[in-house]
Amino acid sequence: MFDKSTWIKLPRNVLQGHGVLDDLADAVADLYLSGDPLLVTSPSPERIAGDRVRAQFDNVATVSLDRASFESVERVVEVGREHDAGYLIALGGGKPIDVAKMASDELDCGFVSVPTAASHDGIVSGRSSIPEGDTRHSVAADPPLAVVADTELLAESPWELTTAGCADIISNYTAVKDWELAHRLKNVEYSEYAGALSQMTAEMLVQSADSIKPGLEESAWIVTKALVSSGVAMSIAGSSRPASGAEHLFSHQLDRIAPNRALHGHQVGVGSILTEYFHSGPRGEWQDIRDALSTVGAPTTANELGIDDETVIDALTTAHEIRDRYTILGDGVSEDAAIEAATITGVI
Ligand SMILES: NC(=O)C1=CN([C@@H]2O[C@H](COP(=O)(O)OP(=O)(O)OC[C@H]3O[C@@H](n4cnc5c(N)ncnc54)[C@H](OP(=O)(O)O)[C@@H]3O)[C@@H](O)[C@H]2O)C=CC1
Ligand SMILES: O=C(CO)COP(=O)(O)O
Ligand SMILES: [Zn+2]
Repeated sequence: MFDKSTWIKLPRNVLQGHGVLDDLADAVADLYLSGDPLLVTSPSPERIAGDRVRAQFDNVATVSLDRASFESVERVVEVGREHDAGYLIALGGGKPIDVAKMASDELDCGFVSVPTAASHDGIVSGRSSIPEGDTRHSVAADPPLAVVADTELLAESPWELTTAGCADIISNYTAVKDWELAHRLKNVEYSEYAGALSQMTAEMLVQSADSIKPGLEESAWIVTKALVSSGVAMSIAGSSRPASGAEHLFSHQLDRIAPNRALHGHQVGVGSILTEYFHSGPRGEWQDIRDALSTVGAPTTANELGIDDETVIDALTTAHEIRDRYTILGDGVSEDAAIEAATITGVI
């Protein structure tokens, strides 16, 4: 008997381009949602675009969050119930988008993602990452019903947020290699389609790397397109596997032992140089990854991340403990091997 089945959840409307923020209400109307929206945002996005969002709806409540936490999720759920919200609009970077993603799951309603930073592919995906104490929970949720990415707004955001988004995409190279490895060695389910899409997304971004420059709206266009495509790959896979391998484990471990030092995308980029070295050796493709990161202006060394060498080695030797996800790190790399990899690649 044929017993395969799949359920792929994708955003229904994706608007990307100059000034599309003003089409938000039209994009929402096209979803046939009922009820009023609750706007979930954080201080800077609220200041930059809160009024432009509210001007498009008759009755909209607002919650502004200082940080991503389970308390913030509960606060949004509470306000959502109080206002009988029909859906959530998440305006901002990963912080309000992740919180809205989780809260909409609890409220059993949809959410629309309006990114003001092209900082990582979580702005489009169905995964939420919420810090708690010295750890971080990566939770499966539904992806946004729609994404409205205004490139004019994104181009005006701090440049390092955009280079972080680029690096998150470049890291797809090693994430896919880890996924293929886990498939070969551990029989982990693998989707050729999601793997190819994720890899192609990284390749296309690298091919356009010379056009990714501060002050160019074209840059925001290229990066957002890649983030959407990477989010779709994760939706097809039904997991973050196409975009999260050992380089993400390394970054999650850095978040635990050296929190808030560097942006997620920048950490996974440096992680990708190191894990590519483990995949293909001293003459392997780690130099291509380093050069691509360097071309878009993302960090390639511990020093550029603002993290000391010992912490990088500590994170690299313990990253495999983060979660039950088989990668090139196997059951852990030795300190000597980690120091050699980080030294040869120039990370330390
Ligand atoms: N779901 C997933 O797969 C992933 C989720 N994450 C999560 O995402 C968060 C990190 O993402 P990130 O986007 O950096 O988070 P933030 O939402 O914290 O945004 C980063 C910073 O940029 C500011 N900002 C956002 N947009 C603009 C703008 N247009 N102009 C000026 N400043 C702006 C924010 O200001 P302010 O503080 O005032 O809001 C904040 O200080 C973490 O909570 C992390 O856990 C990370 C990776 C993957
Ligand atoms: O950051 C991600 C993909 O780029 C999400 O990955 P995680 O599942 O490791 O949180
Ligand atoms: Zn990521």
